Amino acid sequence: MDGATAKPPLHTLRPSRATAANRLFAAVYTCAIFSLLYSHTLSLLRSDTLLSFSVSLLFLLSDALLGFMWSTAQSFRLRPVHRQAFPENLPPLLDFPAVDIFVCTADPYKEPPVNVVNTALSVMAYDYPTEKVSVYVSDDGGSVMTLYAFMEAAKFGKYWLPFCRRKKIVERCPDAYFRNHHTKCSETEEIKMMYKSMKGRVENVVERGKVEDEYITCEKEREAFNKWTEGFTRQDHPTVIQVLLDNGRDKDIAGQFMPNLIYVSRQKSKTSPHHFKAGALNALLRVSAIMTNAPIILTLDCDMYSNDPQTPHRVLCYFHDPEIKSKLGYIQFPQRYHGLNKDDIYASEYKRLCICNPVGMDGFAGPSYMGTGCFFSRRVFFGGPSSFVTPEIPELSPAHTVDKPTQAQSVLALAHHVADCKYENETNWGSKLGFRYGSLVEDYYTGYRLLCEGWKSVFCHPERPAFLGDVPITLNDVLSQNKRWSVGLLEVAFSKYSPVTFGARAMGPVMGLCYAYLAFWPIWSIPITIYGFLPQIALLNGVSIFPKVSETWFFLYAFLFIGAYVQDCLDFTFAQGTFRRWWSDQRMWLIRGVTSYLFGLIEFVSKCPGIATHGFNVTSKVVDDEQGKRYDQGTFEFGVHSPMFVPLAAAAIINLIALIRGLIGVFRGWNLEGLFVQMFISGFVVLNCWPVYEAMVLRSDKGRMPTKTTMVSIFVAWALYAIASLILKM
Ligand SMILES: O=c1ccn([C@@H]2O[C@H](COP(=O)(O)OP(=O)(O)O[C@H]3O[C@H](CO)[C@@H](O)[C@H](O)[C@H]3O)[C@@H](O)[C@H]2O)c(=O)[nH]1
Ligand SMILES: [Mn+2]
Repeated sequence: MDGATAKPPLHTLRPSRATAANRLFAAVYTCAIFSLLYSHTLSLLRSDTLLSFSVSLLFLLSDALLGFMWSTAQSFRLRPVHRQAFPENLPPLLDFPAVDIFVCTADPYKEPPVNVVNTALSVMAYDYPTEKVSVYVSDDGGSVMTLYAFMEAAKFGKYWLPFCRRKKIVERCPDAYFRNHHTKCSETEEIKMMYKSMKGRVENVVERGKVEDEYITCEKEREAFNKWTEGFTRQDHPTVIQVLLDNGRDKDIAGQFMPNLIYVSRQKSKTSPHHFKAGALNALLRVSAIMTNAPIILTLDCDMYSNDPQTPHRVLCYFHDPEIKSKLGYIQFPQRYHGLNKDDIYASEYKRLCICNPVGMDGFAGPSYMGTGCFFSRRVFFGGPSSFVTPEIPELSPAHTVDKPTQAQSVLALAHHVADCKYENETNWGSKLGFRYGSLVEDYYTGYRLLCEGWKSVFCHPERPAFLGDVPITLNDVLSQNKRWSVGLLEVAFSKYSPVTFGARAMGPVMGLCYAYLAFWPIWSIPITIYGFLPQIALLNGVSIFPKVSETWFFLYAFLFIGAYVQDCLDFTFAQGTFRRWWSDQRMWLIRGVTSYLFGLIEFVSKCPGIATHGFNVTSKVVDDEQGKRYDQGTFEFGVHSPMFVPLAAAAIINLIALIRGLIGVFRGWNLEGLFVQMFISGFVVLNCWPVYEAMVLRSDKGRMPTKTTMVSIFVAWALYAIASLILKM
């Protein structure tokens, strides 16, 4: 290539240096796994009692599942790549494509409207031609409070946007900006006051549960609020579409046009399924098609605000590249979070899911869609790159140009029509068009189906996080969220689109395995639960079930354990994690194993025939002051009784007692050699369960383990022990 005429690159791709080492280790480790399975099979065949047969069978099952999950995880290590984008190399006279931004919210009490507004403002203030930006808010909560909040945001935005532009502010989410910057500049003070007073009004309205007369400033607003008539409920109401800012009409205080800001609450009726977030996004896809039909779409959760106004430029580095553009379906940014405590006790960072795995998939077809922080080409929602699926009406087609103003009568009428709850009946929406239905993790499932259709995706992971979101701060919220994901993932794993069959055929075996890693995520619960109880109960009875320290098989166990843990730790720390955060991460993996994965699996299996559908329990983003304080200090928050805490607490109790019993036994002459592995496992679990013991006995704050949960757990632990002892004595 001629250096002088070569254009500077828009983006580069560098294979990770760890690739060769990863592959070598994978080969060795595979042999080790097969040897272990071989040894289990041998002891299964040689077992002479029912007891030893059952134990061998359980170990064979656990280790086979662990081996399977391990093999799926290797797919991410075969060809990890790191990308870099160079927005500064974009052509100076670029014709910027329009962008439609979707912000989803579903519950004004769990997702405070003032936070949703902050997210919207942060993207309205992108460094991007404002006439090309449209922000659509989907309100599945159908709440007048949210609409009110956005009316206020529209007014405040007229000050905020020019302020950000003039001061070249990078943090364009007002709340984050005022939280992190303290200046004495009078202009900043003034706008801060304005923000505070808006926030106060919105919070007042939420507290009172309705918009009082004093807050309504004009006839147009009153008209909008009048749509909330007597029978208007969250589950049953007509469509509300309100254009709050019109980029052809409304200007900010500096005289520049504002971006579009459009509030949409799709029609709901108790008799029509609404498909949760996927349904909301499809309604927005259609409404936006009628009103603006931008070729690029950004989807955001209501808590994921923009942390970098240059993000759309980064995205254009890929969408603008003629070499990849025809097949490029979406560009995913990692989910990053603000407000994590130092050691990230709940491992909410999900470093593996959000960063390591996408980097691994990017070397093949590309990362999965993570629900938020993702820029799509609108075209992906209408069939594969070379097989267009025509929507029912021509106005919805991605090629259609909108030639009427957003507020034209005919445009509004059609927009209302496509937001109708019966609109999707007998159409391809949710199956071949738009976001896909059928799983509670609509993001994972939709991305998966798109890649199966032949689209490619890109993982864009800049140094400065492009978006920042909230994390749940109580253990119960964390585990409930995780349980929802577990159910949703299993819905994909055991469907006709399972990644191990359909996925592997459509995208090749490696991508199939990548997707299988997540789809089968909850089955970690089986080996974790078995290893969390079986060796300990045997230990309590003085029965040895692992090889002696002097036997060769012992070294195999040692290698498998240390190998997996060291590799995991290295992966984590190489991805800019600290050792203590890694410790939290592996601890949460164990905790999830006996709680959310297990309950998700049970819930999925027990409802399998598919009559009752599983609900989408929205994660709370409200922070109680005391809980927030405890979270910041790194204390686990139990607080409420939850059935999920029971197996966790029971495991903690059994492991502690088993360890103590083992130690006493060894002093009294038990054979340490034969019991060492069991004692080691108990000791390891005890170390991990420290916060559980604290919560049960040492703490007195409101976040401690409720006495009821402790009692139930003691009973369960005792019952398990009693049953096992009976069996052993038979
Ligand atoms: O009926 C619904 C339910 C939820 N949401 C919105 O979906 C988003 C995600 O909900 P949240 O409760 O925050 O779920 P999380 O588990 O935190 O979200 C992760 O997992 C979801 C799938 O389970 C993905 O949709 C999200 O993008 C991903 O961040 C929020 O903006 C909600 O307002 C709706 O619009 N309608
Ligand atoms: Mn969330």
